[in-house]
Amino acid sequence: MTVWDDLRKHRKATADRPILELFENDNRAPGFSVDLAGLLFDYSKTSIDETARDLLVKLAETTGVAPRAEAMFTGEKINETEGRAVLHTALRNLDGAVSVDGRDVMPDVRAVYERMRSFATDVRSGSFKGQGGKITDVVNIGIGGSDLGPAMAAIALSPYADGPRAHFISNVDGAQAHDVLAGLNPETTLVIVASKTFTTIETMTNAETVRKWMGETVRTPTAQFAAVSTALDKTESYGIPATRVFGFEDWVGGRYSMWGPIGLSLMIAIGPENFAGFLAGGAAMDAHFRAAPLAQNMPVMLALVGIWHNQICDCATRAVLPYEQRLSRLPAYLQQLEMESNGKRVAMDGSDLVENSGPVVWGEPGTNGQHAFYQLIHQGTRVVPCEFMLGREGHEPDLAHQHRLLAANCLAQSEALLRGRDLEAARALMAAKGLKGKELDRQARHRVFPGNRPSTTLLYPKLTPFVLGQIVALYEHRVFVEGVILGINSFDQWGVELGKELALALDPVLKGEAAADDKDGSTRQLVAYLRG
Ligand SMILES: O=P(O)(O)OC[C@H]1O[C@H](O)[C@H](O)[C@@H](O)[C@@H]1O
Repeated sequence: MTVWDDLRKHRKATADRPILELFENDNRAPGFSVDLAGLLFDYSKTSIDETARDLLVKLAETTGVAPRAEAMFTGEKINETEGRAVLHTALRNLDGAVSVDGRDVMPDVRAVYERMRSFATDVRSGSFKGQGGKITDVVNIGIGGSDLGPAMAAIALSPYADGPRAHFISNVDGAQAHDVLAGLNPETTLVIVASKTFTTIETMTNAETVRKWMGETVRTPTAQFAAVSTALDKTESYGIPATRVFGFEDWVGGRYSMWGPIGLSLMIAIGPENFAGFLAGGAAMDAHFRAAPLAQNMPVMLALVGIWHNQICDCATRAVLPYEQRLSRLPAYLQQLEMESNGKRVAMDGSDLVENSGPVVWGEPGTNGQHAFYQLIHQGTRVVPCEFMLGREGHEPDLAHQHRLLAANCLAQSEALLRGRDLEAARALMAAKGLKGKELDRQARHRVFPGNRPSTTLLYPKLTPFVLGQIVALYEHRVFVEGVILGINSFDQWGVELGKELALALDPVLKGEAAADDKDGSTRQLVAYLRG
């Protein structure tokens, strides 16, 4: 019997036990929570009991989560399909020491960080100018990992944004470039071309569009361009001088890269001090992840709850529900982090994955989602494990009553999912409204909530740069732990390649320069329609 078998056996034996019953033990809530430097992760509203937790922890032990994490932190090449180390953690631990291939990587990391700081300071103070004077706006052109992190964080940390306004262009759909540029003055705009490879077609196409737009007004557009990349030869041939190029190494994965130069637009918007706070939050989570025993380790327990729901309870999806409007882009950020990392059917060693791959991740901020898709979460036939997030305090003290209402809604949702409402209560409700007989029976059934639906809640003091750093690093390590347990390499993304190749081949077809003869009937029909 493997630990997986034991977990399934235990699940089967306890599947009918209501989660609510577990609360007969007074210590249930604190006992099934992880408390860490102001963060509280409560997973007590799940069906995980002590036996399940012991088995899950055993699973993390037997799959070697802790030694694998050490291998990551110490620069071993754990991204085996690309032969690379995985060291985004080095970007936020600037006093640390770590070597790759026998070379200390930290002097370069610190040097680039110092250059970022000084450039960000110059842009913010006005000593770096555009043709029309002080920079008022920064446009980050990038996609995927070169967009989602800073774009998500720029919204999350907007109360700290006292520098030039940050804008993001990612989509190859020219509508986005058009709409973003429409509000900007080219003479006071700084453009950051952010691409790890500096070959991504969307980014290079948008960079050309923006360069052309700027060139209509500004004498030397590239004088207002900076670049962030691992491909320094390509940034040079693009015409961006080395003083405004911020490099990083291939051991920083795209979706793990916001801590370094990819975060430049964020650093300019919120200032180097606040950016340092963000890094410190990430580093604090790293230190906890490295040192805490598995059962008291927040990323490990978040991952084990994920494994329990997805692989053991067969819930193919999870909803991330931040009760924090400024985390509106967090679900999109986590979609890339989680689904590009753990959406794989082949294990690290080339064999077929034995378990299901990572879940479908989605979500929206509360309370908006409540008025849209929570219906399905409460009464649909499928169970969707929910991950709530909420701060104790907002940034608007004069609107504290609204924050209280927000918090009440967040807690009410997890309570409703847990408790539900049975037929008897629904009938009493209908009877109080004066319904009788068959009509009462019929109406009451629609008002039953099955309850017993699992959720977790992550509470934090306030969405500061430090706390955002903690949260992002928490989720990064969660993805890592789930990947190790499933035997996946969480750091490659071969699954995005085929579509890119086919798009390149289809561009001339749509232009009418190549035939669609080798395409399937559907694609030929779509091409014919688009060609008009
Ligand atoms: O930063 P870039 O090299 O431009 O890559 C941007 C993005 O595109 C790729 O297709 C990958 O799916 C992402 O992981 C990556 O973040």
